[in-house]
Amino acid sequence: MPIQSLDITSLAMDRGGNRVVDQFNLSLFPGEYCVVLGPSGCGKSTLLHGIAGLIETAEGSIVIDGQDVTHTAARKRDVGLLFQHDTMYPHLTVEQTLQIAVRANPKRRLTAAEMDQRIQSITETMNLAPAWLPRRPETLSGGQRRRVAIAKTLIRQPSVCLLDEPMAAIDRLASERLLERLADVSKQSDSTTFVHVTHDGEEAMRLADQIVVMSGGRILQIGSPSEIYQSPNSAEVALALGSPSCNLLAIDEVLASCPALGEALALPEGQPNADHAIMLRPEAIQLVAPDLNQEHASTVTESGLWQFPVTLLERRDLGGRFLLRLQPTDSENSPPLAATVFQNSISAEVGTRWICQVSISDLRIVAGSARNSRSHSI
Ligand SMILES: Nc1ncnc2c1ncn2[C@@H]1O[C@H](COP(=O)(O)OP(=O)(O)OP(=O)(O)O)[C@@H](O)[C@H]1O
Repeated sequence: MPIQSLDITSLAMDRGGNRVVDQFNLSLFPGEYCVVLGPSGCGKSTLLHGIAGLIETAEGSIVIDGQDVTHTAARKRDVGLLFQHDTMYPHLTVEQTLQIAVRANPKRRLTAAEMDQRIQSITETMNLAPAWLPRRPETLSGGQRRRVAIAKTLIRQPSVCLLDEPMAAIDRLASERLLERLADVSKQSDSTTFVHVTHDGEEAMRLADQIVVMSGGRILQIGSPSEIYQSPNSAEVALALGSPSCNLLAIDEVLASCPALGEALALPEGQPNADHAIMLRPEAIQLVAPDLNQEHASTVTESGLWQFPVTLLERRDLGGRFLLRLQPTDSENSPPLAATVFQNSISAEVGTRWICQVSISDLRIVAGSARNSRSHSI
């Protein structure tokens, strides 16, 4: 079993006299790509600055490659940090910036030939044009500068590479390319461990081996992208991933229109239903047939499908698929549901009634009230 490259135990960190990271535990092996996902202000940057040694920890320990660095100076930690905002010297060229970054590695001094080879390699990996090397960072576009800043972080070949919102302020196409680059870099590197922070769930799904969902300084859940997406442990985690975001249904409202679902679902034992919700992803809903006689009621079929009638309130063309807003007709007080369906699979007109179906295996009970989550409007 290889030794963990990063092992954080019970970490707590304070800013401005307040605890902003608390009870944080994370263990990563060499080469793992971890994305910390959370809303603005939840403590993501503070966490990275703590790992890098730029802010003192209040409690807990940080171990890198088996060495406790909790109180080690930042320059002596084998860590690279990409700051949220560019921090490149304006008077240096891109090439000089990369050279200084390599020299900052305390592990080993490189010969001139090795240095050139390292710069050439990172230039290719991050797709930096050779013509940029003699230029100063301010003469590059925001997206180009961000790539140079990432190259500067990676070129040291640190044991732990910390990336703070690497896609910030980059247009969609440039960030698509950058995501691909980062995915390639992490696949090629089995010695560098990545911790990447973002509030973008799609970015997390695209890159991560492990996702840490964070809120208010604490970890809500850790797991692979599919674990977090398919089996979130709370409504808050469920809402962190997926676009459009998931539907959260009030259990008692659903059971009032379809009591048979109560037997099919593993309902929370010994706790009020109101403290939980049923999570339903928009792509799990299918429109199966028009409800021509308007007399179809909610049922559970023998093959494990929940079928229920809806009125189509709204339909939006997303290009290749439709986003629908559906009002359950036998639960009129429930908020509308969001569904995504392939464009060629429906011809439904707004205002018509349909029978929907969902596989019961796609329903998840999650902690948290459906009432506190926003209802869907498109
Ligand atoms: N220098 C500081 N002094 C006092 N409080 C601070 C300082 N820096 C950050 N904070 C507070 O610490 C908390 C966590 O901030 P942090 O920057 O780590 O969050 P974040 O998740 O990275 O946010 P964002 O996604 O907006 O960058 C916030 O409440 C913030 O206001």
